[in-house]
Amino acid sequence: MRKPLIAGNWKMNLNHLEAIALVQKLAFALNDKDFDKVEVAVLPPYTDLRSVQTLVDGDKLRIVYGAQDLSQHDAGAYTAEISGAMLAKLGCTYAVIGHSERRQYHREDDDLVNAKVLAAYRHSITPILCVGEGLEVRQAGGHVAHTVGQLENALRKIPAEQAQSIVVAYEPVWAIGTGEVATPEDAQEVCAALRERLAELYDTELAAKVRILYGGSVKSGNIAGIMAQPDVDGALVGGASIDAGEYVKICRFSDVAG
Ligand SMILES: O=C(CO)COP(=O)(O)O
Repeated sequence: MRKPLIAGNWKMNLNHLEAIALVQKLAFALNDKDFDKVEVAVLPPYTDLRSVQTLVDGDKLRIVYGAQDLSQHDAGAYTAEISGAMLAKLGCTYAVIGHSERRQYHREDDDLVNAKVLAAYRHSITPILCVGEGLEVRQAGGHVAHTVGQLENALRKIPAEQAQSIVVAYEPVWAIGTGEVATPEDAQEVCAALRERLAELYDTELAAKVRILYGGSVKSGNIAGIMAQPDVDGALVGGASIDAGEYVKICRFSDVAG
């Protein structure tokens, strides 16, 4: 059985003091019953990671955390880059790789995304690999081919022992930060196709293990429908993840405060 994962991509929001306050609020509201049902992750900016680590370790919280990116290099003269080794040392479980904002604003292509997936595995960090089509591709009906192609390219030279732990996030670019959420059926169509391609690239057993998330304008009001889809195993949440009350409801797959 795949344990659902709700991961909060804070993007470039919250300094380290605000990060501590938010994680404390989440820890206060969520209980063991919640954590038994769902894995809850936060993905703060790099500058917050040490503070989040200290809090999580000190209070033995069940919240896990990771970074929003990493370098494809392990060390050296790469000014301002952050290596997988550094993230591993800070206790990061995850690193987001290939987010559409990185692809769009920093010209990250499939080759770089693949190199970053390889780098993450070198340091035992689990990639949250983002894939998804833009509006024009969707309108032309090419969304499945485009997204599955991104997956295939990102997994080049990744053996099954590693690929089995990957998290894939389907994030249609037109649904990110727009309030334009994909319908649960849209999400299911692409997530099912991604799983099918994983079965072709590896085998059905591996494909059945991999968690595939949906991301794009996820809120407490639409999470239940998304989670009801058989091939959707959680959500990568942007804007709503920096609002503690809203994020807690999303972690419970419900817009009802519990
Ligand atoms: O990009 C996203 C998560 O990585 C989604 O962002 P929003 O939830 O703000 O649409």
